[in-house]
This record gives sequence, structure tokens and C-alpha cells, in this order.
Amino acid sequence: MTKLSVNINKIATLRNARGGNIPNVVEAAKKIESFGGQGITVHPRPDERHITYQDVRDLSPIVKTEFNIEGNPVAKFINLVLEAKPAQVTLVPDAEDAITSNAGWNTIKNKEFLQEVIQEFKNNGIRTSIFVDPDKKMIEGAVETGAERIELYTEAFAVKYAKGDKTGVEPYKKCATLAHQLGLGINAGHDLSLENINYFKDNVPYLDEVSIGHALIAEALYIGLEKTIEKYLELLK
Ligand SMILES: CC(=O)[C@@H](O)[C@H](O)COP(=O)(O)O
Ligand SMILES: NCC(=O)COP(=O)(O)O
Repeated sequence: MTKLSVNINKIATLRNARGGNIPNVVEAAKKIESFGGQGITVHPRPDERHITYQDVRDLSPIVKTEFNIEGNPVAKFINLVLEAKPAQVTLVPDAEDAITSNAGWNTIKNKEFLQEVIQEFKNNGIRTSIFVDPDKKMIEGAVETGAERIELYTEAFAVKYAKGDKTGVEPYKKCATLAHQLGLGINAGHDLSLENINYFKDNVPYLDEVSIGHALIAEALYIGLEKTIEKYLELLK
């Protein structure tokens, strides 16, 4: 079974639009868990445009499933993660001004840096995952960093799938098989949705977990959060 971790960034985006506390991200996380969500993902960005550092501190004691914090491991982020002690940290090489995550790590060029950061998280009992493009060389490089998992960056698959081109899944199949052979766990995320998740899941082996936010929160506007989560869980069985 592939676990569903719900990314709640967009709930914070809505809250921040008015500056108050509606919707409340802590209450939303509790509801998501009560609806069957198997994890909560947040991606605090340096400008705190959605999830704030304080949100991470508030969520940390209340998340009962798997708490996953994503971000670029700059000093401020590392300190926050060490304080929050989530089950998993996902390292993403996103630039400060990027509108959203737009590339995976070059695991070869950044090997020493990643080894150092990953070791620090491991010493603190936090599972590490690194965001990578579906490129075999980057998967081989990921093993060298000491990360326990990779998160396959699924935007390229999602873009092709939306155009009716199902071949976009091929590199993901190959990379997931290789990653599994090399002993890595496999997560995936970015632009996954009710439209494409079933095809991805059925075609990519050894998928431990997907984190889904943007589409899931948008879909919930039409059919409600509970029903949306139910549908994902059914498609991920
Ligand atoms: C790491 C990743 O894939 C991103 O999808 C991310 O977590 C979403 O971030 P935004 O909500 O800021 O677009
Ligand atoms: N790691 C990917 C994630 O958490 C959610 O990405 P998206 O569904 O908001 O594109």
C-alpha cells in the first residue's frame, strides 16, 4: 500500500490571505488525519508565504500520523527541523524566489553537502528523503548521500499525462526499480492529482508514499476534504 501524506501548504495560503486564523492549519491537520490521511506534509519557505515556522512548531506535537517537513536545508530550516523532530525531512533544492519546487538535487555535485546535512538529521532520529528527478545517475548519487529515501519529482509525468501522453511514466518506473535495488525507499510528489494518481501508482513499483497538496486542496473545494481523501485512499490501494 502507498501512503498518502497530505500537503497543507495551500490551507495556509488561504489563511494568510486575510491574516487571521481561518482556516486553522492545526485543525485542518487533525481533520485530515481523522479522514484517513496517513501523513501531513508542510514546506515552510523562507518568506513564509504559506506555512510559517510557527505553524511547524504548532503542528509538531499534534500530528499523530507521519509528519514530513520539506525544504531547502539552509541553517534556519535545519534548526527548525531539529526542533520539530518530524518523522521525515525531505530535502528540496528550491531557490528562495521559486514559485514552487522546480528541480531535483544534483546528488553528484552536492554529495558532500548532502552527506553532512543528512547525517545530522539521522543522528537526531529523523528519516531523510531527497527530492530527485527521474534520472538514474541522480538515484545512484542519492545512495552515496546516505539518504534513506528519494522523493521522485513528478511534475514531468503530470504535464505529459495531462496532454494524454502516458509515456512520461517510463523513467519513473526505471528509477523506482533501480532505487529499490539500491536499498532506497521511494516517495513521489508534485502535481499529482485524482486524475493521474492511479496511473502513476499502478505503473511505478515500490512506491512507499506520495505527498499531494495543490490539486488535493483544489479538489476538496468541489467535493469536500473527507470525500477527496477517501478517493485518494481508494486509488492508492
Ligand atoms: C517538494 C515539492 O514537490 C513541492 O511540491 C512542494 O512541497 C509544494 O510547494 P508549494 O506548495 O510551495 O508549491
Ligand atoms: N512533495 C510534494 C508535495 O508535498 C505536494 O506537491 P503538490 O501536490 O502541491 O504539487
